[in-house]
Amino acid sequence: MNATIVNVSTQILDIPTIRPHKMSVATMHNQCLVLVRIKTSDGIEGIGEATTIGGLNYGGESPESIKTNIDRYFAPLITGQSATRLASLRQRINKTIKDNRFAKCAIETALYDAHAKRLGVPLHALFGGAIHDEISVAWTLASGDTQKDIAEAQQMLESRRHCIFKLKVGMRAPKDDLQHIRAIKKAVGDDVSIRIDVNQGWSETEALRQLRPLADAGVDLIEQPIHEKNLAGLQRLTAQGIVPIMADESLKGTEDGFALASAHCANVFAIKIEQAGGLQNARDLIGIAQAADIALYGGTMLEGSIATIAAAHLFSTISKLEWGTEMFGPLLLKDEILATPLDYSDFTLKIPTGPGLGVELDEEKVSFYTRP
Ligand SMILES: O=C(O)C[C@H]1C=CC(=O)O1
Ligand SMILES: [Mn+2]
Repeated sequence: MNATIVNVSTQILDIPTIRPHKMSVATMHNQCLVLVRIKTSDGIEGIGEATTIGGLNYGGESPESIKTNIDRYFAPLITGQSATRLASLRQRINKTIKDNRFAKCAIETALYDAHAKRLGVPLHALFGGAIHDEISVAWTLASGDTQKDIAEAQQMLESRRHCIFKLKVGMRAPKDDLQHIRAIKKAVGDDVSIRIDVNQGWSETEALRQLRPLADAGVDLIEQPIHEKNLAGLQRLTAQGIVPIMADESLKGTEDGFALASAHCANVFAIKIEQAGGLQNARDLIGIAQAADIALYGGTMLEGSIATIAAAHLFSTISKLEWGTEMFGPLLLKDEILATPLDYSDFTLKIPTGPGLGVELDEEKVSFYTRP
């Protein structure tokens, strides 16, 4: 088994969303998927994917920078190298390329997909094998309109697709956000978990003032209420013990994870494979959380089917994801690029059983959405 990498190629797909997705950082009308294909000398093709949120609104990488940097820097660096030595490829990339976590994630996903296909096993086998055949999936209500969000939640509950909802807040005045949250909670009832994501939209003082009213409104979890760099502030909010605090944007890799865990700046970590810099880094971050008794949540960068299922494979190997996942990205898109869509049913996403990621691209759809 000594296959080498013979080709790395990228393409950007622009796919409209089913409705505007309104967050404090951006309103999305479409999502750009950067697809990465890695071909190896034994005739295998591995697929990876990177997304960002609203171009450069969320972080330092854009779909265009990811494509350019993969074409110009990653591809020549790994072409000709052994495709089976994943750890050594990772070391080679990290030695030469700083940052670029989203691009690294897409490349690593394609390499894992190819290697698992080569071994004839599902990707999760490379992380010790699935413990769970399905993972729970929350939905984000972010239409920007309370009544529309309520109708959407009710439809999700009736169709048994989602029974956990994350509300995007932080763009309206805090008192208006509270009204919005209360109305949704009242409509869906006590058995439905409501969490909020502020995407750093509040100052620490605003966040402090919101904790008690949010607890009274029935909010179960507050995600990234304040600036990602204000770790001491996150620590103070967590120490209040009023509503659990989840870190998202603050968690950009294992060093951040260690800093947050050692000072207990959060009760929960949102694990995102892209933000972590790839599947292996995300696994390392999970280990840090577990050692520090910090609970886990499977987060998304509003990814398409490829990155979503890659993350799901990893999450299926984790004994306890106390807060479930939000691997709903493909459902926010108007169209499907897989030959067979991912299986979302009974409030869960099923983990595929075929080799590699266990999914197949619909190449006609991929060509249709590829940016010229
Ligand atoms: O968590 C984020 O900040 C980004 C993303 C995840 C779900 C969603 O609606 O937005
Ligand atoms: Mn978030």
